[in-house]
Amino acid sequence: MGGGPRTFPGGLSKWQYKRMHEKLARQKQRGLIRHEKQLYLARLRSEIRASRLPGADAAAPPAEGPTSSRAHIRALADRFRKPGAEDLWNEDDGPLRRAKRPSTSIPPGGQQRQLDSGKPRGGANWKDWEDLALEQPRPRMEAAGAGGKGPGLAAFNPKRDYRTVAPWWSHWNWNSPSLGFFGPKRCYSVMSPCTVNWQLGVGLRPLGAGGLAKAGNGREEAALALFNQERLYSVAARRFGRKWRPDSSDEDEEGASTPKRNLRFGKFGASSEEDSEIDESGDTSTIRRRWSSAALRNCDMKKERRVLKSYEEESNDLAGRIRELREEIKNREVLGTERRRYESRGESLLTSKRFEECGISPLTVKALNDAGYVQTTVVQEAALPICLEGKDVLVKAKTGTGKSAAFLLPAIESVLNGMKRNTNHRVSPIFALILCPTRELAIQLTAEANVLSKYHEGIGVQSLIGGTRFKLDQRRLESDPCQILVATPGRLLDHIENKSSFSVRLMGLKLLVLDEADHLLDLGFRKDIEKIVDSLPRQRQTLLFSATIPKEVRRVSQLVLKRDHVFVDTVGLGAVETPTKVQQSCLVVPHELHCHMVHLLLREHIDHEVDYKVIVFCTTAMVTEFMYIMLRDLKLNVREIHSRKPQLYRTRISEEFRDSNRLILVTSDVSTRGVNYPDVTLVIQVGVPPDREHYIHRLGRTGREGKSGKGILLLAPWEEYFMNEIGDLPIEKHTAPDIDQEMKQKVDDSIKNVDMSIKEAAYHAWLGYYNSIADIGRDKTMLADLANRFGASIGLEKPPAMYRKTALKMGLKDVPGIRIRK
Ligand SMILES: Nc1ncnc2c1ncn2[C@@H]1O[C@H](COP(=O)(O)OP(=O)(O)OP(=O)(O)O)[C@@H](O)[C@H]1O
Repeated sequence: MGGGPRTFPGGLSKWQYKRMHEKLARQKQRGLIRHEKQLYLARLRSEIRASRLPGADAAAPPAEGPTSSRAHIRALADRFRKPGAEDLWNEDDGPLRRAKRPSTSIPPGGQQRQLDSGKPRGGANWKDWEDLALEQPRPRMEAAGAGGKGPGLAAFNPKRDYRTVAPWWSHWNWNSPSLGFFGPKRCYSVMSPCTVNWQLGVGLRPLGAGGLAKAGNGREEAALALFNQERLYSVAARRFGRKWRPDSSDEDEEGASTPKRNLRFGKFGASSEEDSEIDESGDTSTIRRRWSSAALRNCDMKKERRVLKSYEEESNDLAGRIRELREEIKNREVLGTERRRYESRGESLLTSKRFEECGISPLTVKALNDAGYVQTTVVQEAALPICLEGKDVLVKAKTGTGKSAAFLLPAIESVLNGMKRNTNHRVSPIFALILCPTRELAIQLTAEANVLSKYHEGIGVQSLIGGTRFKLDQRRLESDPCQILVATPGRLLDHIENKSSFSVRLMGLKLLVLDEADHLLDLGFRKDIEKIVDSLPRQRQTLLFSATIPKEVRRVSQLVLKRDHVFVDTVGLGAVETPTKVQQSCLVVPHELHCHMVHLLLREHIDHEVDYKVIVFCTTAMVTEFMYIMLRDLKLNVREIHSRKPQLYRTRISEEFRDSNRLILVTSDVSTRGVNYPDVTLVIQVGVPPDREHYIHRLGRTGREGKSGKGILLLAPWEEYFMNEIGDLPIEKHTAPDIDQEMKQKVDDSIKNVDMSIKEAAYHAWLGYYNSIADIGRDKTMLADLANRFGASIGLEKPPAMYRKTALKMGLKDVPGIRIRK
């Protein structure tokens, strides 16, 4: 064979073709076992249903006959202990064997049904689990003043109280028999892994080398109970929809018929800066859907029906959760000391460790010193040794704490190693690939990588981002050295799919980095990421970095990480995820006064802060445009960046804002993540952010490098529900300052000066954005009313008409208040 790339049917490369066949074979193999698992679950369900029938407790039969459901469940459970069913369990748990039953406990009130032989079993006792949860130490939540949120659970996930956020079933009687088995207060996203450990008697003690394998006799029962519990949760999740976050992430599971594209509504996006991500893929019909409760979710009528997660995947989740917990405990041990040191220093960014002690090349250390980096930051100190060891790592560290260098340095080292070994290539392979969600971030990381590798002859860093000419990219890649590539997923995929020589270069890849990993593994990007990962060699190191890593992302991260990856968390469970020196506040003001309030806040800030540097985040690109024009008319020193602007313009403004002060940047979510604008003094977020993670990342544009800053969230009264999502963060609610008549008049005049077409576009974009938010989007009449109020607040006398087709897609046809174009 000539050695050149061969193309297989469907335009697949040899490796893709091989992998496709391996995958199909695996799927086939799993078919049988899946069937049995389904049977098992069906039995469990019928058992639960039966238990909830009135008088079921009293009438509970012995149910030991050969055809009884309990016997069947037991038989099926036995089946899972046999060879071939191992994937149901975590393989690290050791061989399965019958364990002695732990001492029995009868659930109070008889509400908790036992699933095996009618005898009470510790492992299946929900109430016990909850009691155990309540007994566990809750290190930081009480201190943070959020102890009122589901006491025992708050410590483990203070962010989520799904029940209180839910708008329509929030008044559900949680103690009603139908939901009794869930207990009155639970934090479902983290309960299972924690409870399994408690149940096993391991609690939060450090695990020994054997981890869960040493956990004791009740392990098997506990695992079975956990499996059952998982099933119960997922049943409930399906029934009650999106608030069951862990289970709602199945939207994107294999085989799900939920396309991530072609959901855009006419000209105006359904979501804020889907814009940003749309551009990255170069596909203007793409929108990104989100996991948050404040996002387009299962309940939204625009979406295609969800396909339920297969039971096999769910059971894999179980194994994943156990692994996660084990890692968490391990990391808590490893990082506990460091974190304590970090906390005692009052969040000072730097540690005493110097870069020359980190085992990186002296030339890189020289470049670091030139850039003023002498000591490592906390995240660098924690992550560098593990990354340099060659392990897969998932890293969580607060915004602005130096994550970029923590992965760029290993990237440079892997290139140096790769170059030593591969001397016979005519065109050097790409040794390190860094993926990030936005163009601005890619440009920034490329610049930083160039600075850090400047003394290494022959190391080339290039970026591949949307908004530039494909052919030019291609030529640049071929002519200039490129061992480190920083790319946004859409454009990278274009190159992988359209240029076989590019795919060949990626075959030498040693290191893959996903910066803002939670976002890249989010639904809008995940398919692209899967395709990209599919075209990369399996023998590689993978690093995932972000300031926010929701539980579901931890699980999804298994897609790209090796099983034995390390989780480095410098934030800590239950700790506040935002920089401590950023003063956060929330103002609730009617929509009609939002523009006036933004103006007032800016004026006040400018008066107090000589070197002010402010970022104003708006919900969509068109609303950003409106806000920018209005503020410019008010003679404020403003700039704008959003996805509707050409890339060259975006880059220029981004650089200008980075290098200046006494400037206000009005922007959309293209600037939410990763971009490092030094010394931002204030971040204002106007309107409800798409989700909690967006809030944290936007806020993280200030208070970087341990500096202080301010963040203000401006909400309309009906948007206050969002406070439930971020209730654990130290946000103070303030009463809005009064706006005097003269100032109000000035703002009104400036609003009048904005072009009508911009206002109309802002109205449509606003409607699209809020329609994508499940909490409001489902009540279309209310949404139309609010949109019209927003329209009036920006000077529209009557709501602009929309295309019938768009209204239809948005579920707004025939909704009172929505005008349709004739
Ligand atoms: N070791 C160091 N010494 C001094 N400054 C550093 C060091 N590491 C990083 N910095 C500086 O800290 C700032 C924030 O770094 P960086 O942008 O990498 O943060 P991040 O954690 O990636 O933030 P985000 O979560 O927003 O992406 C930058 O200005 C960077 O120059």
